[in-house]
Amino acid sequence: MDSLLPRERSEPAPGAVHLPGWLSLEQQRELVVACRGWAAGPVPMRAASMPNGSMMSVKTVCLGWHWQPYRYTKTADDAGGGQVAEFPEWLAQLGRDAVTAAYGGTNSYAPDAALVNFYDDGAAMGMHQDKDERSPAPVVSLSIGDSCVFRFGNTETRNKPWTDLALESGDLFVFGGPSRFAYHGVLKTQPGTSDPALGLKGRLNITLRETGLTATRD
Ligand SMILES: O=C(O)CCC(=O)C(=O)O
Ligand SMILES: [Fe+2]
Repeated sequence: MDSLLPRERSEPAPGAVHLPGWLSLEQQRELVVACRGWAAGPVPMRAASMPNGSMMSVKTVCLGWHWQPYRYTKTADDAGGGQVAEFPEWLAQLGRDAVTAAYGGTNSYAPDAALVNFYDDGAAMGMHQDKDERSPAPVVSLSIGDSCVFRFGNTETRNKPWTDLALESGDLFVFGGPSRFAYHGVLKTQPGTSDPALGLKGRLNITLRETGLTATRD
């Protein structure tokens, strides 16, 4: 949604940077098309099952490494067993550009896994840490489509202190350094706020990560 006042860059915690409207509309449209392709296979987009048997309300497809609560594998053992799609170099470059936009300077960020999350009306994600990676490299988060209320907390507990912020279409959020393992979650999306020009109903979020894992030979 277009705000009356420009939304400003903010740093809700040390190492956590929100850059509103970082992606152009054209980049967002291209990412929607790419996500449609990834959602179609070779591994289907699916709601992951939690260890307690409940299903996430968010649907996910992965690139580079397949994630399921709480591990990474090269094959989608809980989603048909197929080989996870390749992580494209252009997406790694977008990740490096994002890290530069957040922290300045140059970087050698080399993300090798992406989680493509789709939120339909009513989907949400509870407070959690992204901690299945064996690398301290930042997480890059790109949001497209419906706005959401994103909660960014602290590294100690899933409770306060936290900051609630709106992630809107095109927004970049990077969390690294002292905030890399901070709890965070999506309280709710705001259905119907997606720009019709995107051709997307709902919300997409793409997180890029360095797993720090090495693939074993088949
Ligand atoms: O959808 C978001 O903004 C956050 C997604 C997330 O935290 C995750 O995939 O681990
Ligand atoms: Fe996360």
